Amino acid sequence: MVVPSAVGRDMSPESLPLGTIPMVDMSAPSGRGELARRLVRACAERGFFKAVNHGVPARAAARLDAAASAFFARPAAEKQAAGPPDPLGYGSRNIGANGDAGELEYLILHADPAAVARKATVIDDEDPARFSAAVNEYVDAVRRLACRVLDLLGEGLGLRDPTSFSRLISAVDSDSLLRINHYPTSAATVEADAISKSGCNGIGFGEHTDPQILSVLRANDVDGLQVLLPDGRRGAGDEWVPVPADPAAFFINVGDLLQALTNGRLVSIRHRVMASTSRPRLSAIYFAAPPLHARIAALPETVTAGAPRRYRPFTWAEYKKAMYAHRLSHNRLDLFHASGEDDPDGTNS
Ligand SMILES: C=C1C[C@]23C[C@@]1(O)CC[C@H]2[C@@]12CC[C@H](O)[C@@](C)(C(=O)O1)[C@H]2[C@@H]3C(=O)O
Ligand SMILES: O=C(O)CCC(=O)C(=O)O
Ligand SMILES: [Fe+2]
Repeated sequence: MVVPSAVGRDMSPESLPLGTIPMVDMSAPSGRGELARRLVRACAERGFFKAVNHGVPARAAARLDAAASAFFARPAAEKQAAGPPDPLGYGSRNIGANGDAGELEYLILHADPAAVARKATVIDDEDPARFSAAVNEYVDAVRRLACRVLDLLGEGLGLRDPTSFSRLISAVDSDSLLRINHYPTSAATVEADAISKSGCNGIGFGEHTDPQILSVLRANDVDGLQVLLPDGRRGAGDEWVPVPADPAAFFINVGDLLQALTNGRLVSIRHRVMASTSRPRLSAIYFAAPPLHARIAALPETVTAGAPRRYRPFTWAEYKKAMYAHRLSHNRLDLFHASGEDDPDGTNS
């Protein structure tokens, strides 16, 4: 059952009302320490929050939207030139390589400016530099926001080095991505029989957790995003809660790696997108990731007698291999459970 939408007012330090989505004012009206505590509570109890007064210029978002909309408005054959998603590039309906499908088309770009420039030549053949500039400006701004959130989380968690998380995503060889999703109106794009053949059944983007460290999402004014509350894992009492659209805000969620780095203290939340029947939804998600060789292990401060190590150490490359081998809805972190017998890639490595 879907419960009524609920986005809380800026959180009081005392409570997070059940079923609500925390809202955090990033301008820190109550001071940095209080902001850090609020972020930790939001990411520990929900794994998800709405960030307002975030400091990302509206102009950067508008430029990205314009560049993305121009691309998605091109004829299908021209868009296919930027695909297939291998896993980067243009894709339509198919998500990943393991049989998942959704009512959307998308672009997945590596966030590195050199990679953006290479892909821009097929995305905007008239003026690739214009496309690259829009993406680079946007990525720069959202990376800064992600680093700020991660540093505050490091402080709020009392880490010896509060920059431990942000250093991973700001490394020059970070593996971060930008994904731009376009959900056309169901009626306008897909014949009824095509919908049933595709198996999408009203799902824009099926339920999943994001594998990386932190995801920073912005969308236009069309609803569709839902989060599984209260704890982001399947089980009795969890409910899909709609997240009302707000193009002026960012929606930020904890990824699997941040859950592993904090030994489960911060939770990677399950979310999905329902297909729109009225207007097209356009969203852009920055997936902040470490370099491929980065070793992901719970930080010592998060491992205690009462909270023993939950996941075995792994590299991001190892995690990615397991992630691409599984379906969208798979609980990938379970494959790396410290006491688990599972062998994520079947090699007993
Ligand atoms: C089915 C899949 C698509 C995905 C790779 C995967 O095998 C499992 C994780 C999926 C996901 C979800 C969050 C992001 O949108 C994404 C880019 C990512 O890093 O993991 C997608 C992957 C994808 O679409 O390639
Ligand atoms: O498009 C959206 O609003 C969210 C999609 C999503 O969760 C993803 O791409 O990982
Ligand atoms: Fe996601």
